[in-house]
Amino acid sequence: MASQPPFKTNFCSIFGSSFPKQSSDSNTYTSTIQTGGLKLPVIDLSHLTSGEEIKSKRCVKQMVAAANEWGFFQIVNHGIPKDVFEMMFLEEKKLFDLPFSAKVRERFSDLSKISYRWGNPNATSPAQYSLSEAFHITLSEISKFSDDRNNLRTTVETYVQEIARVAQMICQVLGKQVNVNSEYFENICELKNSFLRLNKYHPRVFGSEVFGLVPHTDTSFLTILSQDQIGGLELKKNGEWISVKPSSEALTVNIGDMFQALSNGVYQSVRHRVISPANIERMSIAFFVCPYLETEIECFGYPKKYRRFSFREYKEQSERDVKETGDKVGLSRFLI
Ligand SMILES: O=C(O)CCC(=O)C(=O)O
Ligand SMILES: [Fe+2]
Repeated sequence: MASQPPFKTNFCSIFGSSFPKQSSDSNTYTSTIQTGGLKLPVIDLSHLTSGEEIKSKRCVKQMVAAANEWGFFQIVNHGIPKDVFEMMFLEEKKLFDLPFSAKVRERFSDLSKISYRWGNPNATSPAQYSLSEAFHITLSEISKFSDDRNNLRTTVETYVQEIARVAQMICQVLGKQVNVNSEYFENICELKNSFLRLNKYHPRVFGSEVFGLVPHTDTSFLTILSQDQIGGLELKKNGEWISVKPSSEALTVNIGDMFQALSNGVYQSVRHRVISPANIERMSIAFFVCPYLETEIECFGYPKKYRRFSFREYKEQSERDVKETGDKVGLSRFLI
């Protein structure tokens, strides 16, 4: 039984049968540039815990500069064992390999609280359609996976424990530099508020107008991405799309909307997108650090750029905007 969603049929039913022509030119995304001259900062996390003050201070400085200038950076020597990623990618593959009908079944009974998404039912133009599928796993619900998902549960638990430790450390380091006290993230970004998004990208079947994942910013405080070696992630810097080279040693970290608001715009939540791979599948795992729904987000810094809002208000507004326009408006709605 086929595991792949019926992208073509779905796309045609939304936009009619005239989907953009498949182009053989692999360089159709003309705005994309390689990182050649501009290099995404790579931060050696072991310097933070080395006990050597000079190294540690330099590391903090690099991270703050990256969050400010790029909104993105890569981390190496994060201390997470390789097999934690291998196991997680294996479980991810097993999930995506399920028959499509099982993935969309109304009550995905043996995978309660995992939501499955594909394409983009709200797309109003081909450029808003995503040629990918994703599982959202709410971490407060992992204990409820049924017993026949034991492997998935223990793998996710191990993975998030490791990744959350690194995420907390980065949040605290970046928070401290904008006067957010170290308990802030421990108190409001408990593991149960965070979630995982498992992404699978399919080889290009439409023209270059259709993305693997449409340009967006993340709603989280911080996102940590683990990806295979295929590549395709791009971020926007100075009006240009820049590709992020995958590395087996590095995790990619990006600032989300909540951290941009909290830092009063010092850290940037930068738009990013995924280009569909040419003739191969790609998988990634994103871990999103999120607060409680009722947490009020207030800027640290003066004059305040954004009005106070709750995470729930932000999410609901974003969901309404996506439904109405196919795209999230985001933080600009909350500017003072
Ligand atoms: O798969 C990627 O490279 C990026 C995923 C992403 O941006 C997301 O899940 O929000
Ligand atoms: Fe993202």
